Amino acid sequence: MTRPPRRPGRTPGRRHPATRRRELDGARLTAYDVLDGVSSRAAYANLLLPQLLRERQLDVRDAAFATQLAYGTLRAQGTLDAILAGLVSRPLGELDPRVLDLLRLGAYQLIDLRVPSHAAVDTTVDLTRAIVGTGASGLVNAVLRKVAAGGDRDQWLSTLGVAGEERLALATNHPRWIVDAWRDALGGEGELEPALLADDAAPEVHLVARRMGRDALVEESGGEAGPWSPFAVRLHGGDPGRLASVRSGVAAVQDEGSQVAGLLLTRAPLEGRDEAWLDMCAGPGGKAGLLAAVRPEGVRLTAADRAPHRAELVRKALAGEADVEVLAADGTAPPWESGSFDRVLLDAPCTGLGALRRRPEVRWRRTEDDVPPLADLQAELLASALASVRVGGVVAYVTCSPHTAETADVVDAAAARDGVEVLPVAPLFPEIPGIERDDYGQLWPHRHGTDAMFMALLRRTR
Ligand SMILES: C[S@@+](CC[C@H](N)C(=O)[O-])C[C@H]1O[C@@H](n2cnc3c(N)ncnc32)[C@H](O)[C@@H]1O
Repeated sequence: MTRPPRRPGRTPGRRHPATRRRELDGARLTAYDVLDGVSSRAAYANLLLPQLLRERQLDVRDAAFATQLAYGTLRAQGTLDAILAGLVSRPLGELDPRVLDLLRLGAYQLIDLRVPSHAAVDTTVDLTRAIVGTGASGLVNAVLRKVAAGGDRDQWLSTLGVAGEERLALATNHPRWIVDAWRDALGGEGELEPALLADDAAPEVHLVARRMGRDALVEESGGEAGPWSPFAVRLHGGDPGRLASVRSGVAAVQDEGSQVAGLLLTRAPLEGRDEAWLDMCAGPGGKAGLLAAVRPEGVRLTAADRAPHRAELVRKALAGEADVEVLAADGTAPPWESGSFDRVLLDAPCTGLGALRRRPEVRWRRTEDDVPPLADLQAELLASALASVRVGGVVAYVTCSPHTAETADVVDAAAARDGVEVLPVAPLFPEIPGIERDDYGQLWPHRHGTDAMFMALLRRTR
């Protein structure tokens, strides 16, 4: 019978495990705990890390180092595993998952941060001894010494003998299938490397001034006005949670690309009635919050989400707004009458391949097999969005993925049906260069400093 791996805190030893954990390097232990949460409980690093930083009250320097270690190790997992696989006699999947996470954490420091090998190896061996036990620390010590001897990432990529797109994938921390998807969406090799590099860089925090002037938010935050959305402020550092306007909800954290995608709905030309808007997949309420703030007087906003807990988050995001209705409703079987709305935003559930900068582990969790069922759901939701809008009304279709199967293919198929007309996106955003993707819109991290948001605009003509 195989024994389940021992969990932290159950390791026998002379000192109590909690004492041993207290003696460890706080930043590295916190980074390890994030890796462990991601691999053993499918936690999201962008939620778990801030929680641990708050609980442990690391000072600013240690918090920054823990963040760099956790996010960097998660992003680099594909490359780290390619290196480690050649240095461990068993398949990596057969290692105690805690040991694998510790090896990744140590190897990342060696190949990417160039932490002196004695510091990277010794601290990881200490962590291993405290978390897993003395037996495993010998293996970690031996493997990490070999990683250190192999040099930095470039030297390792040469040693691995990878070339072409395989090398690009490992150099930019993307799985191969995502490299292929980005190449396809970009229409070729030209911008592929800068796009993938920008997609791997830590993003700036963007704020949206929802119910306050942008200038006041610039002043309060010390940030800079965003170039594309009239409501955006870009922060170059600092914790947005400290800002009074974010705490009170008159401003919020929102990628500038998401703001542009929400604003697309408001820019579409419309003849006749314009008083009922629908955000069909609204949770957690980022775009609904912006739409509620910018809609003309007299417009009623309905915001729906299939998941009741997400609808609850929308309710919170819209607290204090008049003339809004929040529904827990499935957009594919909606409770509203067909033709009820003048404008519909469909911010469809998607793979999230355009927002990998914020969710470092997602690139390794997602697989190609996730795409077809999502594309089917997107097509079904888009048909329902078109039925929900009145004749002459508009639907904005948005995804935070540039994958062609989730974007242009879905909209092309809907537009091929009678009674649907495509409205070109780029003329509605003359201030944003390089946004056109045929008649659709596409933002890119390397061109626009935003997530890779896709957007299309359709009018129902019959
Ligand atoms: C990309 S997110 C929306 C983000 C949101 N617009 C914002 O800006 O905060 C997609 C949302 O679609 C919801 N969803 C998935 N399937 C749905 C369905 N059949 N009907 C309605 N909502 C659905 C998910 O629960 C998720 O909250």
